[in-house]
Amino acid sequence: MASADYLLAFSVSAVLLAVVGVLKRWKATSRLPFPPGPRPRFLVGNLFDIPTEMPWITYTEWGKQYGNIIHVQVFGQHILILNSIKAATELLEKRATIYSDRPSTPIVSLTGWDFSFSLIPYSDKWRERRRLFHQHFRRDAIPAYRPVYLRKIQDLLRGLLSTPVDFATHIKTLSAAIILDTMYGHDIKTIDDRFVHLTEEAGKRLTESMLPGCNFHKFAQDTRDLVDKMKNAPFDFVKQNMRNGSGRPSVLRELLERNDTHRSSREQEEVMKDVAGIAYAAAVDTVRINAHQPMFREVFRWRPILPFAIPHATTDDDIYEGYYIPKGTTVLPNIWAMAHDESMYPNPDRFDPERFLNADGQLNADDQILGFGFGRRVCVGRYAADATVWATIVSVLSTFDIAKTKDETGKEIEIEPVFADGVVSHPKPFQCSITPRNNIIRQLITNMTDL
Ligand code: HEM
Repeated sequence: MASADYLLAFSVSAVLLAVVGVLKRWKATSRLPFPPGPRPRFLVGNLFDIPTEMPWITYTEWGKQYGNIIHVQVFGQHILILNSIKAATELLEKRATIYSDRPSTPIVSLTGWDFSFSLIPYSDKWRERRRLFHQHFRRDAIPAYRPVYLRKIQDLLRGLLSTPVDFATHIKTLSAAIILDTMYGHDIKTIDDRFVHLTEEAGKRLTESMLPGCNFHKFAQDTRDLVDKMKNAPFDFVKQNMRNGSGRPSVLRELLERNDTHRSSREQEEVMKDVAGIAYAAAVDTVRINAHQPMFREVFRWRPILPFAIPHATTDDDIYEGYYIPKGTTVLPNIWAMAHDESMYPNPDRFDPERFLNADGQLNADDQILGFGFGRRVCVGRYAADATVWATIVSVLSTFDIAKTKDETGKEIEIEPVFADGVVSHPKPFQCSITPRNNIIRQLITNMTDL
């Protein structure tokens, strides 16, 4: 009986404390303003203020008027834009416990893309997949993949030598080839590969599904089927190889062989399938870079591939610099604005690797690659990306001369650095001349045998 009384007293005080806590927070937060931003309209909020093209540039401009943290609303959904490294660090890193969620987008689960832990909520499901992924892509795991990187870079050099005009395809093939080999032991020589097609198509559909359109249910179902195929086809390929005693070593093979968890192996296999699938989906569509040289830092700074990283979301109410940030707010780190901050990077649109050098020619201390995002959701493939690009740039620049092409009159054709709009910002097609530096190099590449 006594213990029942204690239990009752304990429960009542716990409830009271919770109510007082909520009231206190309500009182504290309800008096506080949202961060500054354009004035919302009735019901639609700032819907018509948000540009459909390259919004990061508009938000950078807004920063001059409203400051480094900007608040907008669309149909009651709060959106916070972070234009400074300081705000991104304070919130996404120092307060990571409440800033590591992703905005909930029903379309992601309807199309089957919720297998990808880059898009799912901050949860045990995310934690488990991220941990497993990290084990195989952490900094000290990368040297083991170097032979694959080098073999694939040799393919790139051969491609550049035989059909230099197709350089964009060769580079795209390189990133797909590296991840398919690392993850599944699948060796591709051209981009014309069934696994690559599946990923590209599934990715395209995810983007299309964000646009309004008719017959949505069929579209979502078809995309779901495609995403399933994208995950299953290379997975089944590895299992089949294992059964036949054939195939090459790969991360997935290692995971399957080491399937030593206490859970049923089917459930565990699903996790592995998701983890392998995300690496593959993330890598097929991005071009990657590294941090140890001024040129790498500048490429990343000058045109960030994901100008908003991947949006974060809050899991609790918060107060920052006297402003109220409600639970469930979508948070956009505006990497573009941070990387184009004139006080840090004078003349920010100019491509100038030397801005990362001190007067004595040594690298300066500005080594944070903003392009990989922030906090607990920071890109988990960054070391792999880093290593690949380093090896690629060094290999290409030491063997080829790259220059502008010339017209019939011999005049150089200028290259306009135009980037496609979208979640991933790719350069639009352009021409350039790529020729081996001399005949010895030409012969070396022609006669190169696989490592
Ligand atoms: C230059 C190449 C790359 C860039 C610029 C890049 C950038 C990013 C960014 C900005 C994010 C979001 C970070 C955030 O939410 O704050 C991210 C997440 C992620 N990236 Fe990368 N990435 C690259 C290459 C790769 C590669 C090669 C892989 C796989 C091998 C990969 C796997 C992932 C995954 C799985 C996530 C989700 C992390 C999570 O939500 O916990 N990325 N990446």
